[in-house]
Amino acid sequence: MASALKVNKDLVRERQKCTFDVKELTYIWEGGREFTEERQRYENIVYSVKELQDEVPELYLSHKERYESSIRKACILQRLQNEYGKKHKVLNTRTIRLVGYGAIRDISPFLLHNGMFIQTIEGQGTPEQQAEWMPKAQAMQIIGTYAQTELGHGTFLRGLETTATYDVKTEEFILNSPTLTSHKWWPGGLGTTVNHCIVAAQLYINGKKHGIHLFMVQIRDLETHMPLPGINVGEIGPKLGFQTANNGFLGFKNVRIPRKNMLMKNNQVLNDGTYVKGMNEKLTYGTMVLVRVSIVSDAANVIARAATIAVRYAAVRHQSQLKANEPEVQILDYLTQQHKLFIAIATSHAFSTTYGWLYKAYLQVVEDLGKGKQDHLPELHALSCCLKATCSRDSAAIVEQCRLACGGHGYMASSSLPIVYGLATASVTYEGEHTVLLLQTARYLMKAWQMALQGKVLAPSVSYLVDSLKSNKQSWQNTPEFIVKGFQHVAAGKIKDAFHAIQKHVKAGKDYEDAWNLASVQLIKASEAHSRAILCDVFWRGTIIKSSTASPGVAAVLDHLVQLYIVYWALETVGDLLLYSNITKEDIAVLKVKYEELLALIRPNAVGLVDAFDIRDEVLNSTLGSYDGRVYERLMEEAMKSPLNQEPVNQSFHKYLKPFMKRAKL
Ligand SMILES: CCCCCCCCCCCCCCCC(=O)SCCNC(=O)CCNC(=O)[C@H](O)C(C)(C)COP(=O)(O)OP(=O)(O)OC[C@H]1O[C@@H](n2cnc3c(N)ncnc32)[C@H](O)[C@@H]1OP(=O)(O)O
Ligand SMILES: Cc1cc2nc3c(=O)[nH]c(=O)nc-3n(C[C@H](O)[C@H](O)[C@H](O)COP(=O)(O)OP(=O)(O)OC[C@H]3O[C@@H](n4cnc5c(N)ncnc54)[C@H](O)[C@@H]3O)c2cc1C
Repeated sequence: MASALKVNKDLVRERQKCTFDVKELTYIWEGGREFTEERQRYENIVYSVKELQDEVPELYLSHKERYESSIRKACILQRLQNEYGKKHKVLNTRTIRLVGYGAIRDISPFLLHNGMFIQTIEGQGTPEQQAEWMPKAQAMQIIGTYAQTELGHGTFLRGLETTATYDVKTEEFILNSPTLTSHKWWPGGLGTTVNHCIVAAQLYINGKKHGIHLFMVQIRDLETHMPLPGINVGEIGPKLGFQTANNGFLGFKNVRIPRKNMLMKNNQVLNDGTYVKGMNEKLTYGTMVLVRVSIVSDAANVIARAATIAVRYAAVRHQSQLKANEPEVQILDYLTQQHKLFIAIATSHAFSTTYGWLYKAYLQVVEDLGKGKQDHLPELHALSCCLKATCSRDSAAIVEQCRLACGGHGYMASSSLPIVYGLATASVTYEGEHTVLLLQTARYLMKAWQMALQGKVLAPSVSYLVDSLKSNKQSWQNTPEFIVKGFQHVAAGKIKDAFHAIQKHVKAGKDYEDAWNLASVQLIKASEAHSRAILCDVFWRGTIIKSSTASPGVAAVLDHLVQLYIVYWALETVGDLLLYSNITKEDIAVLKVKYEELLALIRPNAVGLVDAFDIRDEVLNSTLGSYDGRVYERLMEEAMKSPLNQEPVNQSFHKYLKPFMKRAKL
C-alpha cells in the first residue's frame, strides 16, 4: 500500500471517518485471520518477483505475445506456489486464483489444470488412478484440462458425440470424433498448453451405448509437445474476455488409450468388456458440482474487485454541485451513486457467506457419498445450480453497474473494469448456462412442491414450502427475519404457479415435456425467487453468527450490509411481495425510508468497507481504484504507455492521411 503522504486527500478523509476495525472485517470476509495472513504472505512473495511485472501493459501485446507472456508468468507462479507449498501449508485455490490475477491480469492458461483436471482425478479416479496421476499432475509433469464441451453440444451432455469404443481384444478404448460438431471446443488450456485431457465421451461396448464417461487422454508428446497421431488440436481464437485462457478445440481419429485410462471410481469396464454400473450415473458430473459451488465464491471476489475500484473512484471524483456556489461534490455523496455501489459491497458479503455455507454442504455430501449415502445429492445439485446461476448473473450485472458508476473513465481498459466484466460474464455461461441451471433447480422444486402437497418431509432448503401451505399468514413486519419469510412466500407462490401452469397444459392434452417448455418462463422465475430466498436467509443467519463474536463496530457494519441487501431486494421485487405476501403499501413506504437510512449509515464507512476486501493494487491493476487514489495521474501515465505515444508523428500520417488530405483539397 502507498505511503499516507501520497494518498489522495479525499481518501485520507474517508479513511479517517471509518467507524470500524478494517483488519477485523478483512479476517471475517476471508473466513479467518489465518487465511488472510497466508494470502498476504504469499502475495508478498509473488509481487516481489520482478519477472512478473509488466514492462508493456498486456493489452498492447498481440494475441500470440499475450499468450506467451501468460505462459511465462504462469510457470513462474506455479513454481512459487510449489515452493511455498513445501515450506508452509498448501494454499487454498481461492488464494491461488486471486494472486494469479494480479500477475497474469487475465485467466491463467493453467486454470483448468488447477481448477478441474486435478479435481476430476481426485473425485472420479480409483485409488490406483489417483496414485498414478495425482503426483504427476500436482508437480505439473503432466498438464491437463477438462474437455467436455463440443462444437455442437455444451448443455445437453447426453448429446455429446465423441465416442470411446472398447476393444476387448487389445483392452483399449478407441476415441473418435465422428463429425465436425463432435470436436471438443472451449476447454481452457487446450489450445497450445496442455498435454493431457480428461475427455468426456460416449462409451460403447460391443455396440451398446453406455452414456457419458470420462477418460484420461494424452494429446501431445511430453518432449516435443507435438500433437500425437490422430489428434487434431488448436486454439479457438479471441473472445470477449478470457484472452489468455488458451481455450482450444480437439478432434480424435482412432486414438487408442489403455482400459485403465477410463476414470472408474463410479462406473467400471472390466477386461472382458463387462460394464459395472456405479451408485449413481450423475456422479460423473461431480467436478461440475464443485466448480459451480466455487463460482459463488468467484462471484463474491469479482464484485469485491469492481466495488473497490468504483467506490474509491467515487470518493476521489468530484463532479457537479449539489447547491449553487458550493464546491463540486464527491460523486459518492449522490444518493443515486450510493444506490449503485453499496449494494455491490453488500452482495459481495452475501455471496461470500453463502459460499461458506454451500461449500460445507458440498463437503458433507462428499463425505456421505464415501459411505454410500446419496440422500442429499439432489438437494446439493439443485442448490449449486440455482446459486451458481444467480450469483454469476448478479456479479456480471453488478460489475457493469460499477463500470457505469465510473462514467467515461470506467470504459478505459486501464480502469480494469472491462476485464473484470469479461471474467464475470463468462461465468454466467460456463459450467452450466444460466437458464439451463435455473431449469435444473426448477425440476427439483416441482418435485418438492408435489411432496409438500403430499405432506412429506422436505429437505431443509425447501422446507419453507410446507409453511407456505398453511393458510393463516401472519401480518407483515418490516424486520429482516420477516422480509426473508416474505421472499420464501414469493418463492413458494411462484413454485406453485409454475406447478399449476404445467398441470393446466397437461390437462389440456399436452405431453409433460411440452407443458414444461410452455411453463418454463415461470419455472425460471420460481428458481430465481428460490435463490433469492436462500441467499437472504443464509446471509441473515450467517451474519448473526459472525456478529456474535465481532467487535461492536464491525458487528454494526455487518448489520447495515445484511439489512441493505434484504431491503434492496424487497424493493426490487416489490411487485412479487405484493402478489405473494401480506406486505402493504404502507410497509413499502417504510422500507423505502429504511433503505435511504441504511445508505446514509453506510456512507461514512464506504471506503473502509472496500479497503476491508484487502485487494492489492497489483490485483486491482486499475487507474481508478488504487489504494492511493492517484486517479488522474495514473490515467495520464497509462495513456503515455500507448505505443502511439512513443513517436510524435505516426507513419500513417505520411502514408495515408497526408495524401488523403491533399486529394481532398483538389
Ligand atoms: C475448492 C477447489 C475448487 C476449484 C475450482 C476452481 C474453479 C475454477 C474455475 C474454473 C473455470 C471453469 C471454466 C469452465 C469449465 C466448463 O465450462 S466445463 C463444462 C461445463 N458444462 C456444463 O456445465 C454442462 C451443463 N449441462 C449439464 O450439467 C447437464 O447436461 C444437465 C443440464 C444437468 C442435464 O444433464 P442430463 O444428463 O441430460 O440429465 P437428465 O437426463 O436431464 O437428468 C437430469 C437428472 O440428473 C440429475 N442431475 C443432473 N446433473 C447432476 C449432477 N451434477 N449431480 C447430481 N444430479 C444431477 C438431475 O437432478 C435430474 O434428476 P431427476 O430430476 O431426474 O431426479
Ligand atoms: C469462457 C468459457 C470457458 C469455457 N471453458 C470450458 C472448459 O474448460 N471445458 C469445457 O468442457 N467447456 C468449457 N466451456 C463451455 C461451457 O461450459 C458451455 O459453453 C456452457 O455449458 C453452455 O453450453 P452451450 O455453449 O452449448 O450453450 P447452449 O446450450 O447452446 O445455449 C444457447 C442458448 O440455448 C438455451 N438452451 C439450451 N438448452 C436449453 C434448455 N434445455 N432449455 C432452455 N434453454 C436452453 C440457453 O439458455 C442459451 O440461451 C467454456 C465456455 C466459456 C464461455
